[in-house]
Amino acid sequence: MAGFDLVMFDLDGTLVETAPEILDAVNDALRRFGLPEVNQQQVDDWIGHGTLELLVKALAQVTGVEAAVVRSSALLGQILPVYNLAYNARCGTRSHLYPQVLETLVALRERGVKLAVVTNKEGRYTQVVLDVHGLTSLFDLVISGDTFPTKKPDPAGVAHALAQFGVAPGRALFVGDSSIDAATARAAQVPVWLLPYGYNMGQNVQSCAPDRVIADISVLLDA
Ligand SMILES: O=C(O)COP(=O)(O)O
Repeated sequence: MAGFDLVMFDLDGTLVETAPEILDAVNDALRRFGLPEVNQQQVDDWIGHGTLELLVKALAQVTGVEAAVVRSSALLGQILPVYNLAYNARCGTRSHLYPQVLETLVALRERGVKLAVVTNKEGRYTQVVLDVHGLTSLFDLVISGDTFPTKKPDPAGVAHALAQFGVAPGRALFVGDSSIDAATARAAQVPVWLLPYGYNMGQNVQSCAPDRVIADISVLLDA
């Protein structure tokens, strides 16, 4: 690829459609605690700040307690291990790679482009998603939401990837699906392309003013 030496990808909504099985895992956990279920639309709109934060939002919704209070509640501590088990059991059951993902990643690697994942998903969930979809060996670097003290839109993960591979921001690209990804890339002065099919909290990706909106990631092969 002439234009980029490093491409950083968001995970949920960019490489893998994960929302259906996240919904299943959340509802598995809620049911175990006798709580009402949430729906797919809610889960789609809560994706972006991490899988743990999504559980916090779900608990806030079904209990009527503010998210800030849920975050430090005993209930969260009790439900979290159940949710982790449920997520592990559900992972791969209703998630799938978006079209062209595998082929494009393989082709980029063959061209010598460095590939990274920069996701807000916590590492333990990131790993199962990458493993179950056969993606782990395709990435030179994986940065999860809990890798550093801050997560996207803080540019620390992107800055780390640039430094690790010695790539200038203008020779890198961030590919994502949300305003969080756009803000992260901008903060690191890296160009950003967005996909329209992911999770952007109900907003059109054009409103994030990306450098490009692309139909699928195979467009990278012509860049
Ligand atoms: O898990 C999330 O909420 C977000 O994950 P993403 O950063 O890969 O979109």
